[in-house]
Amino acid sequence: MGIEVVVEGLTKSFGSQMVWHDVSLTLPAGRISVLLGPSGTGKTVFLKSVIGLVRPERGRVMVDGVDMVNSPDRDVFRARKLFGVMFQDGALFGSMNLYDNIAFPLREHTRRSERDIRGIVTDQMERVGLGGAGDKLPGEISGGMRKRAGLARALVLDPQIILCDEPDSGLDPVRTSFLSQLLVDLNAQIDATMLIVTHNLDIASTVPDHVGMLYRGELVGFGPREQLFGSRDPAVRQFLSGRVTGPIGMSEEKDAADLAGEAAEGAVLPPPPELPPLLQPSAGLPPRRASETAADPRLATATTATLPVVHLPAGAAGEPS
Ligand SMILES: Nc1ncnc2c1ncn2[C@@H]1O[C@H](COP(=O)(O)OP(=O)(O)OP(=O)(O)O)[C@@H](O)[C@H]1O
Repeated sequence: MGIEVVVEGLTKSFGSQMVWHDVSLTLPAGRISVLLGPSGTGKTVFLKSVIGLVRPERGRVMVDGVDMVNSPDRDVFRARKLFGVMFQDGALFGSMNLYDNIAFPLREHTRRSERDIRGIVTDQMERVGLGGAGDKLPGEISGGMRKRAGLARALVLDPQIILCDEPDSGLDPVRTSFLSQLLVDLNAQIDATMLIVTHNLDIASTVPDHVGMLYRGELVGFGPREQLFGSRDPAVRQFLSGRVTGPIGMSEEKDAADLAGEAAEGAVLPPPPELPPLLQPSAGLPPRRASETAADPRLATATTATLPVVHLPAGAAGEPS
């Protein structure tokens, strides 16, 4: 079973630029969570903070008893071995073939024999559909293959927590669907706690148990996916519908004059998006333990964070008051 990650009061700035402040959430053990948010809202910085690659100035991230923000480096390094991270571009070494890239963490962090390593690397490459591609260099393969190689590398140390930074970026819709299925299957097989950072609404609506959104330097909410998809917060609605009307602008939030102009033109909130059923593991795999425990009301209470922000303009058409 994966490990719970508890984030409390996290605040991060770069110089005078505040990225986000007072972010608190719990990634429930063994469940899949998604973090959404417009570009530049600090999703990647959040992910790096969870693993201790970026140090926020306030708050803590508790993983297996270690505070990833405030503990000494040696404790953070030890706890980091519980993680597997799939970076946005795969983060592969360009001069190493895929096999050596994927074997790298095993050679670096374990004393396993080359024979053992071969078994593990071959298994993980097959799991992500890269069987037989071990001799290829990263520069010789597609972006999708690089991502899958990055995922295979993230898996070789048997992580209990898997972080994926925009696993879909640059993928076509079919490959994105395959990737979604792969992530759900992985969760069913190894029960790791997973956090996926993405803009992709297909992934956000079909893969996770929990969803949150960063916006305007804050966590707008984090809880079971039905909560965020049913939110009446205009920024959440706009983001989930992909429309230009609403508080989110091209590079930052729109100012009051722009919003007043939209209101004068009769702009209304889009309706809440339809929530498709959750993706199930492929045939032959065990059910996800997360979906079994989701039916347990005690767990639902324990892991449900609040979705507090509702700024619905008065009189918005189609909205119950
Ligand atoms: N090392 C750094 N030094 C200074 N500023 C940084 C650093 N890393 C990130 N930032 C800034 O922090 C903000 C958030 O960046 P981040 O990459 O986390 O956003 P994001 O939500 O992941 O964006 P996208 O969806 O476009 O990938 C940006 O304004 C970025 O320029």
